[in-house]
Amino acid sequence: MGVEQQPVLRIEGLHFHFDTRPVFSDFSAAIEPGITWLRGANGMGKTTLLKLVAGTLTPNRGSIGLGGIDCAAQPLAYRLATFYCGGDLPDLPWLTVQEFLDLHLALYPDAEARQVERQLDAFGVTGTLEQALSTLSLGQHKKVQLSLALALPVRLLLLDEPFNGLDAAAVEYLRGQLGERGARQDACVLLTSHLEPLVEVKRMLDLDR
Ligand SMILES: Nc1ncnc2c1ncn2[C@@H]1O[C@H](COP(=O)(O)OP(=O)(O)OP(=O)(O)O)[C@@H](O)[C@H]1O
Repeated sequence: MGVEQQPVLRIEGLHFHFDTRPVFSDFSAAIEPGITWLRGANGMGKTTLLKLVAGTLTPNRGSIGLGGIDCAAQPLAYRLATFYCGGDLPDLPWLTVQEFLDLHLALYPDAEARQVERQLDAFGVTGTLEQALSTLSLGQHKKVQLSLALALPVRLLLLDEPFNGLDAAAVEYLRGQLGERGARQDACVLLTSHLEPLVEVKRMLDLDR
């Protein structure tokens, strides 16, 4: 299958369990460009689904593909097209913010450093570049991750509670950025939020149903 101009995230027959705890059993969904709100009660599997779609967890069965690129069969191409922005500290918390950003810029060869700088500036966290990641506040950490998320040339953004922990100015800025991205036909955004998201969404994927 060729690469789709308007990428659709296709999840088919997904099964996933942690040890003995089943989380997904024959779950399927098709997610089109624009913003999709992934909702569900605590523990229903929202973060797990984002990590499966990001390729950081592996399904026990089923397939995940984005715009004709299969996550399991073409892992490098798939990962270049996606970015997961969660709440966890990365595995290397002693890295400085600059080192963390450089690492990602190396992983995404089409990314432009000046786009990341522009986002860091807009979020007001340029001053943290020499700090270790482990020393950032919750909100600063979120802003650094969002700066990357918004700057990378990916077709699928996976955002876990993107507005949590942000100050009012950052919430406004993020609303504007996501609003623009949500209008694009070449990009999908899947975001979780317990409350109604502060940005217009095209559709909802409800894990409670
Ligand atoms: N590493 C893990 N090992 C075992 N079970 C896990 C692990 N991570 C999550 N779970 C379990 O998997 C289920 C789904 O968790 P997940 O974090 O995806 O839910 P969620 O919908 O994002 O919840 P919340 O709204 O509370 O953030 C829960 O029952 C949780 O206890």
